[in-house]
Amino acid sequence: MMKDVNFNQIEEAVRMILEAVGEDPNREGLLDTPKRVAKMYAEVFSGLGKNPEDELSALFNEMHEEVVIVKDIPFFSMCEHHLVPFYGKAHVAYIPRGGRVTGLSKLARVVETVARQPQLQERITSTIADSLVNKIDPHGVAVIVEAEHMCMTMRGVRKPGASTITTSVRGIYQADPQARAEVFSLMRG
Ligand SMILES: Nc1nc2c(ncn2[C@@H]2O[C@H](COP(=O)(O)OP(=O)(O)OP(=O)(O)O)[C@@H](O)[C@H]2O)c(=O)[nH]1
Ligand SMILES: [Zn+2]
Repeated sequence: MMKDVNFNQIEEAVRMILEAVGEDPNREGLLDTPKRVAKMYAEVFSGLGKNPEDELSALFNEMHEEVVIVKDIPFFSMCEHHLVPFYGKAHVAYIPRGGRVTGLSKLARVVETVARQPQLQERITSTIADSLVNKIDPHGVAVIVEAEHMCMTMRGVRKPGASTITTSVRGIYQADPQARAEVFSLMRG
């Protein structure tokens, strides 16, 4: 179930912010801005109220019990501390169990749903891994997320180019260091 976004409330809030920073929300260039911002938030937070596990709908009965990796999945999210973007790439790997193979695009859809809400990079990473575990119970899951946080580039500590890497591993990749090293090298290669 998707949550309803209250467009009027966002518009009102944006007008208040513009006023508060000393702008005139009634000047011509800003007249439609609250509306545009409301639309923008509805889009970038469209993952709110959705269960990412529901994205893993397409299941194919295919006996492939070896790793499947979709890498370089681009994503955009909003850091929940500053509400500015962080963005980068997610790499998702899993070893299907019992013939439960999911559609490749569904892995990217999980990333999308998880990213489109106020987030932390760590939580994006672990939620992707847990969604796969809960829905298709694979032998193992490994997720790597690499991102640049605009709250560290355009403001604050101001370190453009600094990138943050987070990982989550489940199942065999948690238990077996060699399997983990192997999948990480495939994912990052
Ligand atoms: N762990 C984690 N931290 C994040 C993420 N996104 C932003 N942050 C950090 O959240 C922290 C918030 O720190 P605060 O001291 O409360 O806020 P602040 O005064 O704006 O901090 P500065 O960014 O250092 O100016 C900062 O260190 C950010 O870099 C994230 O995805 N994961
Ligand atoms: Zn931040």
